[in-house]
Amino acid sequence: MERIPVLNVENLSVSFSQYMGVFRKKQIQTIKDLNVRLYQGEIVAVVGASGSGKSLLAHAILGILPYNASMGGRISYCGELLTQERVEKLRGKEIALVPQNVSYLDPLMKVGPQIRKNAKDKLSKERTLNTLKRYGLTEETERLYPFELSGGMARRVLISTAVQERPKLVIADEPTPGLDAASAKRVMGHFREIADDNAAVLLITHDLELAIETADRIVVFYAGTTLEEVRASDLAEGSKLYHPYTRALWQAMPRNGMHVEEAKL
Ligand SMILES: Nc1ncnc2c1ncn2[C@@H]1O[C@H](COP(=O)(O)OP(=O)(O)OP(=O)(O)O)[C@@H](O)[C@H]1O
Ligand code: NI
Repeated sequence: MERIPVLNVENLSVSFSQYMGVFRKKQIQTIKDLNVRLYQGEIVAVVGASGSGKSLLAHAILGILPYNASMGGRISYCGELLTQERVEKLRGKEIALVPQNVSYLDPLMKVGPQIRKNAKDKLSKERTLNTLKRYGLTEETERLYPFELSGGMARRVLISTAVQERPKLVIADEPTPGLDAASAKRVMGHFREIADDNAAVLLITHDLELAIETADRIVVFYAGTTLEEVRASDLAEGSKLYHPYTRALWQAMPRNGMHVEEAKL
């Protein structure tokens, strides 16, 4: 029996219409022929340069593309087409985003209510405290406003908010900027736990080293399209890399001597 992927993105394309002058409208294609598949219990990293369309992929899955974007291809969730209507029902529950930017937190809302999406029942409150504890945050964190949090705490609050409802699919868009190596590692450990809890995690990052350490599979993304998919263990050795861009990314990693010149393809 074939396993059904939690998420299956097939031939995704995203383009924007932009006005050139007053009357001429131009279509700019930013993502083309993108394929990603995720199964329960695994972490798949999408690695690519800035501007390659990683966040757009996340937003396409979550049904939050900007109004001037149009999308082609097919996204399915647990074997069924993920329509706009369906994703709106699942978003924030079965499908959760850990956003790229800490500014996604509501600055005027205390952490506790934010994590439980303003639910006031006892169970939700209890769950919030458990989640905080799980991520090494004290009970007092509940009563803090976002501006009172350090960078690392804010990141953990974003993750807490995402996992409160025990999602089956977590999309993490660059969850580690601003964190030191030890904190970044801890955050990655949290994603592994989430995956072990039978969720699928899509980890978006430009940090190949972090991806190798954390993910099961790595999808290399360049100029809006999938270049190659590799097992993290193969990438760690650097042996089975076919595409020159992937090889360049790999060579640019600190442990491989940072041959930056070659990475600037
Ligand atoms: N609303 C928009 N209108 C036109 N172009 C857009 C819009 N939003 C994004 N783009 C373009 O889409 C491309 C991909 O953007 P995206 O944010 O997905 O990149 P990214 O890979 O997440 O980069 P980063 O690593 O910097 O976060 C960019 O070149 C950007 O200019
Ligand atoms: Ni991005």
